[in-house]
Amino acid sequence: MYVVVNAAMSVDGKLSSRQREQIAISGPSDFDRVDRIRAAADGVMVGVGTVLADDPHLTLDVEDRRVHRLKNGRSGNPARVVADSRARTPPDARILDDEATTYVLVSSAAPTDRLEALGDAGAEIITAGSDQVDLKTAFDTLETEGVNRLMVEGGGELIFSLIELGVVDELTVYVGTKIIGGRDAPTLADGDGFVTDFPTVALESVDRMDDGVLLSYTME
Ligand SMILES: NC(=O)C1=CN([C@@H]2O[C@H](COP(=O)(O)OP(=O)(O)OC[C@H]3O[C@@H](n4cnc5c(N)ncnc54)[C@H](OP(=O)(O)O)[C@@H]3O)[C@@H](O)[C@H]2O)C=CC1
Ligand SMILES: Nc1nc(O)c(N)c(N[C@@H]2O[C@H](COP(=O)(O)O)[C@@H](O)[C@H]2O)n1
Repeated sequence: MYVVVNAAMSVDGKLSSRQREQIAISGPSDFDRVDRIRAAADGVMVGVGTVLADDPHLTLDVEDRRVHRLKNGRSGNPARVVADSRARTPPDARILDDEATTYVLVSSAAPTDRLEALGDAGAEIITAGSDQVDLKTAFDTLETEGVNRLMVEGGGELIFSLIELGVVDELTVYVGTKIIGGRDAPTLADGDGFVTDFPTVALESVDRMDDGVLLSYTME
């Protein structure tokens, strides 16, 4: 699977504030660029932390892009994917509406009643791992479902795990103009952090966009 991570961060590297509510870091050009990356993907993924904090929809904003996909024999919207070991995604979450297929990746620790509620809400459940979701195994299953190009939007816990696993191919980061601060605010890569063997990236391009800057990297 080809994995593209995209996120927007403040000047000081935060994805949101310590209150973890959604903050507009991107401007209109960057949101349009995000929509283009979504349109090229088979799936758009977030962690359950982002679902609980933002209740994102993860569909395309621009109708022409949906039409173009349909003309090419694809679904109008890419599939939505959530890493959610214990099935905490609320059954009335926006990602579970009928505008796209939604895969909820869970572990075998997920309670049966929550799995049933998610199934009733239309989720496709993929079980991988005993405690936390085993992302590599889950990605293999997603590939059998036709998800070969995956865009990951965050948050910091999920992005760290994917970098740690070595499955990220591209990383694009929009750096906006806000300074958010806060030791408990989410950053681009949270998790336990690296202490040796720091992963590195190759800088591919730097572009001014809106009032900020877009940094495009490939993982080394
Ligand atoms: N500025 C931006 O571009 C973006 C900002 N955000 C912001 O980020 C914040 C949310 O980020 P964050 O709290 O880090 O949450 P994440 O969205 O990264 O979700 C993390 C959760 O995913 C679940 N998960 C399941 N399997 C794994 C795994 N193998 N590795 C890691 N996580 C796994 C875990 O919950 P469990 O153990 O229950 O499975 C974990 O707590 C919000 O404030 C949101 O607004 C989010 C996206 C983009
Ligand atoms: N690219 C980007 N820029 C920002 O400024 C943001 N706040 C975010 N947040 C993420 O965007 C997604 C929202 O999706 P919908 O518009 O509801 O489809 C979600 O992943 C947010 O966390 N992204």
